[in-house]
Amino acid sequence: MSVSVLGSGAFGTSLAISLTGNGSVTLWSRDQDQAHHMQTARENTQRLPGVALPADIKVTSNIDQATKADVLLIAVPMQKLRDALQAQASDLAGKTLVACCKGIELSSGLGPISVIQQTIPDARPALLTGPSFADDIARGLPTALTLACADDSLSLTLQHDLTTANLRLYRTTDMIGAELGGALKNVMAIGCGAAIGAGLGESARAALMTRGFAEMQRFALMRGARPDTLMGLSGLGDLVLTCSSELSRNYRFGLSLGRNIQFDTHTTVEGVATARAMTEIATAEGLDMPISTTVADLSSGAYSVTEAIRALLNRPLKEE
Ligand SMILES: NC(=O)C1=CN([C@@H]2O[C@H](COP(=O)(O)OP(=O)(O)OC[C@H]3O[C@@H](n4cnc5c(N)ncnc54)[C@H](O)[C@@H]3O)[C@@H](O)[C@H]2O)C=CC1
Ligand SMILES: O=C(CO)COP(=O)(O)O
Repeated sequence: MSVSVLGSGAFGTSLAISLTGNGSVTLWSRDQDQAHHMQTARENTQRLPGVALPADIKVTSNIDQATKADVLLIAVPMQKLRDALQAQASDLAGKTLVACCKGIELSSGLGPISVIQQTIPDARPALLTGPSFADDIARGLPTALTLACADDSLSLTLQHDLTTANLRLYRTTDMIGAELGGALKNVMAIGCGAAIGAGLGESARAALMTRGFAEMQRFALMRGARPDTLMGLSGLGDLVLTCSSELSRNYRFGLSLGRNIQFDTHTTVEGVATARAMTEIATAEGLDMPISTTVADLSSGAYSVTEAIRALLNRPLKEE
């Protein structure tokens, strides 16, 4: 089996490192200078510093070379996915494309699988998602992920080809549920970070995680997800990880909101755009999503943390 990872950020690089024992692995960067630097330094100093790239990984900025592989993992931020696919559309036609991003596209309200289906209609799409920090994967720490794919036979092949000694893949055919769990947990992580950053305490975080999970389920079921998918790695599992660790960029962004300090604008924080997308869809569908709406307002600067908490606590009392 040969795999190429398109997108040499933290996650793409960590997956390439993890997959090296499974066959031929190519890591593609759109940036020729970055590819050259990684090839010679054997490290992604920009996005995954401190972890060596195994000698077997081929690093390239040549897309023709990268797209020769049997399986292509697409590891770019959600809001860049459509551009990335369109730019290479002819090379990607008919390929097995495994999206590795978490989010809802702001311009369309779609998740990664639907964006692949729209841009490369004859591709064979799948999604890799679940609780996993790039750093943990790259260091070979044990990690379990969900592989979502509607085609059973392709799913079995991918599960086999992408499982490694420390990366254990579970299959599901529920692509909607898997992509929404991964997208929506980032929104809740921003909210939890903001609560902790503002000194509101662990009880407030537990309340936000639980009520946030209720919103995730409501939203995902409305879009056709299966309830059990949300209870699995791609939903609850990733919610727990991301809302409770400072390794999460979404959580750290929330912390900075709570502490009222600047956050590096070059850092990928998927939950910001997804909170807006989610809020727009929920409003159109008449769905009650108070935490997501509040996170969207907090992230855009429309609300302070104090105003956000007051608004959430003053909502009408109801059954759980
Ligand atoms: N970092 C992590 O621990 C994890 C990240 N993810 C997901 O993986 C996705 C990517 O995240 P990271 O790799 O962490 O982000 P990152 O910010 O480290 O890297 C993003 C990469 O995408 C590339 N890129 C951006 N636009 C592009 C385009 N149009 N064409 C080609 N390449 C493009 C950038 O050059 C950069 O190398 C996100 O959706 C994230 O939620 C999922 C699990 C874990
Ligand atoms: O998705 C992740 C963990 O599963 C990574 O989270 P962040 O994007 O918040 O860093």
